[in-house]
Parts: sequence; structure tokens; C-alpha cells
Amino acid sequence: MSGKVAVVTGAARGLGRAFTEALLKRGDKVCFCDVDVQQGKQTENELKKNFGDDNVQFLPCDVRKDEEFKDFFNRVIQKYNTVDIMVNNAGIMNENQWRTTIDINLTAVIHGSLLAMNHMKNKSTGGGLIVNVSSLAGVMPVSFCPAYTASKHGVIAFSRSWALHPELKKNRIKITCLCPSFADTDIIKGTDDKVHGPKLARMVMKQYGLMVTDRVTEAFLRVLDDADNNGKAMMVTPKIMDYHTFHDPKL
Ligand SMILES: NC(=O)c1ccc[n+]([C@@H]2O[C@H](COP(=O)([O-])OP(=O)(O)OC[C@H]3O[C@@H](n4cnc5c(N)ncnc54)[C@H](O)[C@@H]3O)[C@@H](O)[C@H]2O)c1
Ligand SMILES: CCCCC/C=C\C=C\[C@H](O)C/C=C\C/C=C\CCCC(=O)O
Repeated sequence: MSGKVAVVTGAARGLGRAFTEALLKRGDKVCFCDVDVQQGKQTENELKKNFGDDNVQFLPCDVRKDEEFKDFFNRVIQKYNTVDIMVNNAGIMNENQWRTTIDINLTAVIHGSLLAMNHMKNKSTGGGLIVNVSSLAGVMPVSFCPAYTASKHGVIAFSRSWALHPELKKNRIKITCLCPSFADTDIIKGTDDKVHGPKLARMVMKQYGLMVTDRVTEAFLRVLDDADNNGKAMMVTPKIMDYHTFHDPKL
């Protein structure tokens, strides 16, 4: 039994919900947020039935809103006294709303990581893990969703840069990324046909295959269990489950 306290953003459904369930199964306590309050409450009820009232809590929060996000994070600390694992998962894909895409997929991931770092370095027990959900689109170009792809590249660049910081090492804080290819969640359904070129997107998706969420959860748990995950990006596709090799210039 792990017995840690975890935060998962955007976990009313999809991968966030799957990560929440996986953490609860390990014996962690999880506080999750979402902008979709109705779905969040429904998920909370279902999870409480399976994992116990005290172990899981939903709080409404739009991670784009700085004060709301800060308040959500503080309320988790008030309830559980600590945060050991922060999963910045909330994300959208909508090339028509490219600013909002950057706000949620990148800016809020930066904010969530900083909230977690500030807490983790000040807590008496010290240490913690931040898992930032990027995408396979974080390590390669994707023609039908350039803004989404930029946001996911940004998540990896931010996480790898902080991972090098001596202050994180001193405080035993690790920061790592998860990079799934297509997985069967609602994000796949909610795309705007005009911008993405649905034919191309569907063709690419057919070529890559669609993973069940359990496969992504397996990769998530592998990252959690790996002591050597700092600054890494775990790719998960129907065929691959391995860290990406970065070719940084040797100056
Ligand atoms: N499903 C895939 O194919 C896939 C592949 C790679 C990466 N990802 C990433 O995984 C993450 C989860 O996506 P998913 O596939 O579960 O999609 P999803 O649409 O099923 O879930 C996303 C969740 O985030 C919530 N959310 C959106 N905006 C929010 C906000 N401003 N504040 C709080 N919550 C918000 C949504 O309400 C939803 O519950 C995203 O970051 C996505 O980019 C998904
Ligand atoms: C039919 C619409 C599909 C839209 C897909 C929606 C969301 C997907 C989000 C994932 O994060 C994307 C994951 C991986 C994309 C990576 C590679 C695609 C390769 C593109 C190419 O080969 O041109």
C-alpha cells in the first residue's frame, strides 16, 4: 500500500479518472478537480463507493483561473495536510481556440507544477513527484493540430528544464512527463472538423491505433514506480512503452 496523497487535474473522466482509480487502487488518497462539475460529482460518488468516502474528493476548479487553482491546491493541503504526487492532466484539443489550448495545456501545467514545487520544498517530510501529461505530440510534429503540439512540446521543455535544477534535487522533488499516442477518451470525439482536417486525423489515428485507457495507466504506474524518472518523457503507444531519447546538442 502506497499511502501517499495525490492531486489529479481534469479527472472527471478520461485519462485523469483512470489515473485517479489507479492511485486509489495502490492505496493513495486522491483529490481531483475538473471544470465539469456535474461529471466531477458523479465520478466522485462512484469512486467513493468503491474506495471509501475519506480517500477521494472532487473539488470544482478551472485550472485556467489562477486564484481558483491556488485555492483548490490549498484546500487539498487543508484536507490531507500534504501533497506527495501532483498530476497535471487537464487538457483540450481545439485549434480554433488556440489561446485557450495554450492556457490549459501549458500555462496551467506550469502553474500546477509551481504550486506543487513550492509546497513540496517547504513540507517537513520533503520530496514529491510531479507528473505532467504531455503527448506523443510533445516529441514530434503533428500537422493537424499545431497549437496542441506546441503546448505539449512546451510541457516537456518546462519539465525537463526544472528537472535539472539543483533546488529540486536538494528537496527530493522529481518532475516527469507522460506521452501517450491516441487513447480512447472523449478528447478524440470533441475535435473541430474544420481546423483539424478530420480525414487526415482519422487516417493518422487508424494508422497509429487507439489504445484503451488501461494501457496508458500501465505506463503511468511504471513512471510512478521508477526511481529514475526525473526529467524523462515516457512514451506510450500500442507498440511502445519506453522513455523518449532526447538528442540535446553537445556544446
Ligand atoms: N486521449 C488521448 O488520445 C490523449 C493522448 C495524449 C495525451 N492526452 C492528454 O491527456 C490529458 C487528458 O485527456 P483525455 O484524453 O482524458 O481527455 P478528456 O477530454 O476525456 O478529459 C479531459 C478532462 O479535462 C477537463 N478539463 C478541460 N479543461 C479544464 C480546465 N480548464 N480546468 C479543469 N479541467 C479541465 C475536462 O472537463 C475533462 O474532464 C490531456 O492533457 C490530453 O491532452 C490525451
Ligand atoms: C479524428 C480526430 C482525432 C483528433 C485527436 C484528438 C486528440 C489526440 C490527442 C493526442 O494527444 C494526440 C496523440 C498523438 C499524436 C501523435 C502523433 C500523430 C502523428 C501525426 C503524423 O504522423 O502526421
